[in-house]
Amino acid sequence: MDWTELSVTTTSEAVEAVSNILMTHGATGVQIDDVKDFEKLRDGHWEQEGKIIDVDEIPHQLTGAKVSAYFPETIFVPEIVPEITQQVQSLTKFGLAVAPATVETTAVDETNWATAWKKYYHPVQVTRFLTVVPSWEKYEPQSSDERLIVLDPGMAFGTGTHPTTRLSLEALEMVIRGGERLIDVGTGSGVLSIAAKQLGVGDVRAYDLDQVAVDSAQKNLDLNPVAKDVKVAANNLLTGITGQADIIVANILAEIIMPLIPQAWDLLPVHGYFVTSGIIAEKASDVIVAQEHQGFKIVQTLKMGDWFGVVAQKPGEDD
Ligand SMILES: C[S@@+](CC[C@H](N)C(=O)[O-])C[C@H]1O[C@@H](n2cnc3c(N)ncnc32)[C@H](O)[C@@H]1O
Repeated sequence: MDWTELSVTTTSEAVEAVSNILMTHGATGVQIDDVKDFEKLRDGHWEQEGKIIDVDEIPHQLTGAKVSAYFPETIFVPEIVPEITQQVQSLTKFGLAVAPATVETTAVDETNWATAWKKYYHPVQVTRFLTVVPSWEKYEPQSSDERLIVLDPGMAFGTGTHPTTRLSLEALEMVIRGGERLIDVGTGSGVLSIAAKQLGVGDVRAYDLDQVAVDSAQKNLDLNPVAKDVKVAANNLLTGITGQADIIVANILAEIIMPLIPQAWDLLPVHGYFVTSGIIAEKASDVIVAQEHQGFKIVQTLKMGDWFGVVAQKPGEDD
């Protein structure tokens, strides 16, 4: 897959706000090169793969900060550049210095993307309670409520930062009470299964059509002791799967959600939840209508940028 890197050169104080703007436009993740981080490191030392590294040998910003984001080929970046530029510049209205606020784009091939990603992928708080931590970073929760998802996403989808994953995580936080049985369809890196366990789900089964994803998910489950009893296997949607689940979650394209709707209905008990994400704006009403047609009650629709998530529930007799 081809990727586009979009970089905004700005000030250290605007880093978070600029990152948010890039994420809401569908960036898969952001990398931050902030002179302040290097100033902090200069007093100590930086260790990578057992070797002490001289901070000054690492190419970095000499002033301010550069926030770079990677966009998959499904997003036509030239189209969103004017809007991003305008939104970054308007941060001054909130008292943030953003200058020079220059926006540049470059094409990146898959090999470079994988390497760059690993180099710059840092812990990211993805919801109120969940923080994704790359497996090669040391990170301690900042509060007693913060739960960690340790990941090495490799080539599987699911770094935790994509809007469709974040919508799924938000929805899971809404419906999970603790002790449920959950099925994760299209698990990718396993991020949602690990999150579910961290949020108190009892039993989790995870499936993916792609063996690369299954292997990646297993590796990530092994990195998270809380998820050690999650079972992951290759499977096409829920075909041939038996045994009820109180929550079924799927972050897959709308076209693939359609055949999953009747399968999910059959495995959910009354009041069970069907959480779907990965739905582009133009397809949201088709997915909602199909779920209602099946008999589901739509509890909530969630939106981030151009992406939609839907929380549906199998109603009881009295609903
Ligand atoms: C958008 S990724 C979601 C990954 C992860 N669950 C997340 O939320 O970040 C969709 C995943 O669904 C898988 N997938 C696509 N079609 C599928 C199918 N028919 N059955 C099972 N998995 C499928 C893909 O291989 C991919 O890993």
